[in-house]
Amino acid sequence: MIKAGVIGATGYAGQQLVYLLKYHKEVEIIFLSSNSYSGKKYSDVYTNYYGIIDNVLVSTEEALEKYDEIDVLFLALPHGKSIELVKKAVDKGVKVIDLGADYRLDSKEEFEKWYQIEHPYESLLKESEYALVELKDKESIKNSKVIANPGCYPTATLLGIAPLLKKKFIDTKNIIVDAKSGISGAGRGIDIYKLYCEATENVKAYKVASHRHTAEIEQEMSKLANKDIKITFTPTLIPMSRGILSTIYANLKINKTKQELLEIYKEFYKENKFVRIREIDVQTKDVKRTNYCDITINIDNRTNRVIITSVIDNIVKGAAGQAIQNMNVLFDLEENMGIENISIYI
Ligand SMILES: NC(=O)C1=CN([C@@H]2O[C@H](COP(=O)(O)OP(=O)(O)OC[C@H]3O[C@@H](n4cnc5c(N)ncnc54)[C@H](OP(=O)(O)O)[C@@H]3O)[C@@H](O)[C@H]2O)C=CC1
Ligand SMILES: CC(=O)N[C@@H](CCC(=O)OP(=O)(O)O)C(=O)O
Repeated sequence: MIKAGVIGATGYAGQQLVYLLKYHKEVEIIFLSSNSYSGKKYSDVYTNYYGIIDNVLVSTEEALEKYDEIDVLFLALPHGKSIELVKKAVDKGVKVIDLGADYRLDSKEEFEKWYQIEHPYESLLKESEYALVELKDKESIKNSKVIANPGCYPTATLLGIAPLLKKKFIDTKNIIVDAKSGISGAGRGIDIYKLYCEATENVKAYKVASHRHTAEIEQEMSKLANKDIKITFTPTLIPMSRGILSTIYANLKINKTKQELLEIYKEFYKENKFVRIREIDVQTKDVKRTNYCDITINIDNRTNRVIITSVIDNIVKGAAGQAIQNMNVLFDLEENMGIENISIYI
């Protein structure tokens, strides 16, 4: 059994992770950590787990004392809060899967510019593996000490555009990403804009031309295309709890039909069960609470522009499900173990 600890177990990403770990047949939960609720039972915070997950929450300090008892540490904390905890775990030889952004960017300068937080561990930042399983070499995930779980918007977007970048089918100078997210993407913390009266019947574009995921998306797109890429990225908050739909626009450099591109995508992802290339309009309903990413492509023949739409559940494929997928790869388990469920339509 893999012995796992979770720091940040009480957030939205954390609670989804705890759920998946609880039902994973190769995992034993050693500790769940929260500072606000330490000393309370997990089922006091999330009452749905009454009689099922009654572990007493430990503080971050107490969790540190338990690093010797675990094989893998998951962190699901706000930006900047994992930097030190990850370093301490690595120093003790514990494998780390960080759901946050602290080890996703390759460069200290880029991290500090986009996050306005100092990062003292430049070499660990460089060593960490940006682990979008479908696009990475599984051996390097297995060998890495720190797995940086990709962000939610980047996951949907990179899976959506990767085949076109790899095959050099598009002009990389004017890629536009327009992505919509449910409100759980912003976490469980209290903010006025998340209140029901503020968020319902409202659609809001935010951090236009300045969202921190721009750096993450550009970094990984540039690696896929083997050249420097800059994008226009607009995230939008929509009044639903879960789900992301990313729409990606680019100019085609080649002549292909929609059907031909769909076949190329199917071939590209043929080994990857969680990416489904669809011939219908994709919708978040089909991937809700699942680890699937559904993608479709259309071509606007008047402009020769390709339009890709990609949907995920932000908390599962965009966070906790993908973290389990990474754990499965890390420990040489079946990649789909514990995350094979499908959505229920209503
Ligand atoms: N929500 C989503 O869709 C996604 C989230 N993520 C990432 O997962 C991470 C968590 O996000 P999310 O679950 O949404 O956030 P939440 O705000 O819902 O949860 C944050 C968690 O961090 C803990 N926490 C807060 N401040 C501190 C601190 N100073 N020290 C230690 N623990 C702290 C909280 O615990 P407590 O208050 O109980 O101590 C809570 O468990 C983030 O990095 C986010 O980027 C990634 C992809 C998608
Ligand atoms: C709707 C919403 O607020 N979304 C978050 C992204 C959530 C996420 O998963 O990103 P990280 O893992 O990088 O934090 C945001 O825009 O910051």
